[in-house]
Order: sequence, then structure tokens, then C-alpha cells
Amino acid sequence: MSEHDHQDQQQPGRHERFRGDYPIVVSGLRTQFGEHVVHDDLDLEVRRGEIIGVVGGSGTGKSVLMRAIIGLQGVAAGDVEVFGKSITGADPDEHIGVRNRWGVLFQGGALFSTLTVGENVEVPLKQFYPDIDDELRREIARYKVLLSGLPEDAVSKYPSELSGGMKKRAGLARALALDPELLFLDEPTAGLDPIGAAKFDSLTKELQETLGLTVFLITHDLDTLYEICDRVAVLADKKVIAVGTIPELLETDHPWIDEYFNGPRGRAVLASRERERAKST
Ligand SMILES: Nc1ncnc2c1ncn2[C@@H]1O[C@H](COP(=O)(O)OP(=O)(O)OP(=O)(O)O)[C@@H](O)[C@H]1O
Repeated sequence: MSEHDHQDQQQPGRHERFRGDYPIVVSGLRTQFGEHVVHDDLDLEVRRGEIIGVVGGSGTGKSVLMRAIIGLQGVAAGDVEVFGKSITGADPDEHIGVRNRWGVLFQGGALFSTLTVGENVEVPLKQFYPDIDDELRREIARYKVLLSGLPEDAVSKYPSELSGGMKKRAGLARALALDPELLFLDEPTAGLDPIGAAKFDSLTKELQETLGLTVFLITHDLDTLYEICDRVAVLADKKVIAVGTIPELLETDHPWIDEYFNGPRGRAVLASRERERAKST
């Protein structure tokens, strides 16, 4: 047995980081519920190390797309590759080595209400690394809670004792439990006040930079798009109709994109950014 094999046996699930350019490649995706087609022939490539914002009107299929990418949503046609491996139609057990390389913050946090924050973070650790001893697992969970910007005493609190912003951070701590390379965030700043939302954005950016994460971020928050997203993918007409930086998107002349970024809210965000810039110069 080589030294490498030996190490792999000692650390189940250990893997090389993905070195390819596109950790997520979606090609010709079709999803549907009965007769209702949500995506049809949808393509998307997510670049390694970027924060990609995913926007679109309500019901255009942003969450369903995320679920298709992480294998929770059946796919009627097309292919989804994550870290170069096809997820589509695969037996979940077959791809355990891929599934422990991403973390997900679902809308609303999806925390277990009967477990403390620390115990919530321990759930994926128990699932994927059952042999870690209790003390080490607790210590890893505590570290992830602190990494997510929560105070030490949050570890032993129950979700019902937390504010909305703290719940999001607790959900983030759980998403980070397995040291993921890919982070999925479904509307992370929804329901937060503007200051809390800006803090969460900064944390996301900091984690992307320090941990080298690729972030798939569904949002309706224009501030988030301007502040931290490297590119933005726009869902409409059952497809990704455009993907690029905001200035690139504005050149496409698509009516929805124009309305989204140049409508009253888009203009207000731009004006406020201009004011901030003027203040800081
Ligand atoms: N389990 C399901 N069964 C049937 N239809 C579903 C199911 N999940 C989602 N849909 C439908 O798929 C479409 C896309 O839903 P999805 O939640 O992805 O939209 P979204 O773009 O994330 O919307 P929002 O911005 O409002 O969160 C919607 O029409 C929704 O009703």
C-alpha cells in the first residue's frame, strides 16, 4: 500500500481540491413538475473562485436550479457536472465524495429546532465523518460558529433564541462544517436589516477570499450584487439569458435586465453607491 493510499484510508473522504476552471457546468438542463416546465435547455458555467449572483423574477427557478445542481431535484434532460463529475441521475451514495465538498445555506436557514447551534453544525460532521471523536467534533463545530461571526455563547443556544441574522450565520456555520470548496447561498440577506445584510455580504466576501471558495448566491438584493458578486447570471424564459459583470449585462439591452438594474430600486442603489464614493474621496 502506498503512503498516499494509507493516508486516504485514515481520512475517509479526503480529496484533492478541484483544479479545473469550472466547478459547476450545467448543460441543456430541463426540469419540470408535471406539465410545468421550469428550465428548458439551460446552460451555465460557474468559474472557480468566483461569487456568482443568480437573479431572476419570482418563480423563474433559481432555487430549483440550485437543487438540481446539488442533486436534490430530478432532472428531465441535460447534464449537471460538479467538480467534473456528473450529478444527474446518480445514486446519491455514489457521489458522497462530491457531496461533502459543498455547503448549502437554504432559505430560512433550515436549522433543526431541537438542537443547539453547535449540535446543528455537528450534524454534517457526524454524517460524513462518523469516526471523529466527540470532543474534536465539538471543537470543529465551535470553530465554524466563530468563523461565521457568532459569539462564543451562541454555540449552546437553540435557534429559537437567535435573531434572524444570527440564524443565517448559524446556517452558514453548518454550511462550512465540512470545509467546502463550493458554497450555495439561497437568499442569505432576505429579511435582514440593511446593516445586517451588509455585514453578511462582507462575511461572504471574506470567506470567499480567505478560504478560496466558489460561491453560488441566489439573491434579490441589488446591494449584494454590486458589492460582492464577480458575475451575475440572469434567469428568465426558462434559461440563463445572460451572465457577466453588471456593466456587461447592461449592454445586453434585455428588457428585464434593463428594468431590474435601471428601475427605481436599481437607480436608488446606484445613487447611494455614488454618495458613498463621494464621501470617501
Ligand atoms: N416541489 C415543487 N412542486 C411543484 N412545483 C414546484 C416545486 N418546487 C418549485 N416549484 C415551482 O417551480 C418554479 C420555480 O420555483 P423556484 O422556487 O425555483 O423559484 P425562485 O426563482 O427561486 O423563486 P423566488 O425568487 O420566489 O424564491 C415555481 O413555479 C414553483 O412553483
